[in-house]
Amino acid sequence: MSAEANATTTTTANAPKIIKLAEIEKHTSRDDLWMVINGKVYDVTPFVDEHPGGEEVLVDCGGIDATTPFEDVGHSDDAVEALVPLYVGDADPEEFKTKSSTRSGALSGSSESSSSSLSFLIIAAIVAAAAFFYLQTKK
Ligand code: HEM
Repeated sequence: MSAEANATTTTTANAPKIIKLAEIEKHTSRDDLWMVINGKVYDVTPFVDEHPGGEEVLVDCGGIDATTPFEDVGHSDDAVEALVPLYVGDADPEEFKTKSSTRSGALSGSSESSSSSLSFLIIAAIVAAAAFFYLQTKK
């Protein structure tokens, strides 16, 4: 038994394993299926046959961030608990920025103001077009 091997094992056991998007994207078949929910990576393969919502919806979410479809269904606490044994590691936070992160909150502030000025421009264009057509038909 080498001390080096021991040290490696201890480090891996304590820190959550960070999994890159490139790795997650490799597992998209019903026999090897991973997905990301709330920033965590799950190996859903053993659950495919058990899923009350059927296997197709799960396979459709293979290799991607399935947080939104998972939450949109309104899954019960039982469903959330079923995730626990399927956990394999954390999605790389640089690649998967979850909705709950404070960083995306800060970003949404700036995107909100740019989208409201875009709405203003669209409305102004519609009003201008309406005025133009009104004046044309009056002639
Ligand atoms: C590994 C992740 C998932 C687990 C552990 C899981 C678990 C469950 C469980 C336990 C139920 C029964 C109802 C409940 O307790 O809420 C359920 C129902 C359902 N799930 Fe999932 N689910 C997962 C992912 C998904 C995804 C990604 C979708 C995509 C849309 C989905 C769609 C559905 C649907 C549509 C139902 C309702 C089935 C019905 O009532 O007819 N599930 N799921």
